[in-house]
Amino acid sequence: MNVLLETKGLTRRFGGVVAVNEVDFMVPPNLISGLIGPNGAGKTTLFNTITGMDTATSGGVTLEGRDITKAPAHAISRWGIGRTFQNIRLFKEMTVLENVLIGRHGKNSHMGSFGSRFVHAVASFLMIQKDEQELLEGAWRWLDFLNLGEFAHNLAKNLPYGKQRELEIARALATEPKLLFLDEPAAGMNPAETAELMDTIRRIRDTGVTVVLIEHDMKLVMNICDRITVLNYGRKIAEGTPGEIRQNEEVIEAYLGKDDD
Ligand SMILES: Nc1ncnc2c1ncn2[C@@H]1O[C@H](COP(=O)(O)OP(=O)(O)OP(=O)(O)O)[C@@H](O)[C@H]1O
Repeated sequence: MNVLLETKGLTRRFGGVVAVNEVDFMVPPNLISGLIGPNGAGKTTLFNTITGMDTATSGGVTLEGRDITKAPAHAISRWGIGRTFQNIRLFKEMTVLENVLIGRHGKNSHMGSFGSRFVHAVASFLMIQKDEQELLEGAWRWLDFLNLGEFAHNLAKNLPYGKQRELEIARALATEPKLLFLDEPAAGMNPAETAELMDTIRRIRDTGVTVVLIEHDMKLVMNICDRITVLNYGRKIAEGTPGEIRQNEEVIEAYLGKDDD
């Protein structure tokens, strides 16, 4: 099977707690992968160690064969991993468009080098003119993709909750990732918002972006994931298609329970 991202024996300890324990996790390209498990199973910690927001105690991570285990978050973002967070992290007093532009800005690293010398400054200025156009076009492309265009000039704080979550996704997509990690994207959404989100995530996958999501909404997970990995107490206990996971006794025992429909 093709591999986009892979962890080998990934481990993260916090004192006596082994939050992620020797996890081998493999993400195939162009699919939607789900990461599920009980509260405290280590899902977010696994995301954090992969994306460089936390450091693994041992083990390794590769992205397209490149070792990114010790790389800082900004480098990993540049190499093509975008993410959203469990708790909404928007600039609430800024507009929807500005929030997406911030995501996009990180992509154009020379934007920060507006220089000390005159010639360099002029060159940078011309570059910025060009970049501004590109920045705006990219931001609008993702706003339209997520049906947020009509809210572009509204303050982020005035968006309905479900739209705020989608704005976070737009901001992550504006970095043009090849791999997108979503941490509980449906948390707090009503059923209509969740249904729209499912459609959005499928459309993201269809653009060629690989998606990995953490989610407790089993209806969403079972509906849209091509593969599922299950963590329990930091360990991977199962991996497979939704059909396989649904019938896995250990997963039913640890997480799904007997009432799962
Ligand atoms: N910074 C930290 N310091 C100490 N312990 C931590 C830290 N971050 C996570 N943990 C512990 O690691 C374990 C895994 O937590 P983590 O948040 O990764 O689980 P999770 O599967 O994402 O849970 P949830 O579904 O509730 O979000 C928990 O026992 C948690 O208390």
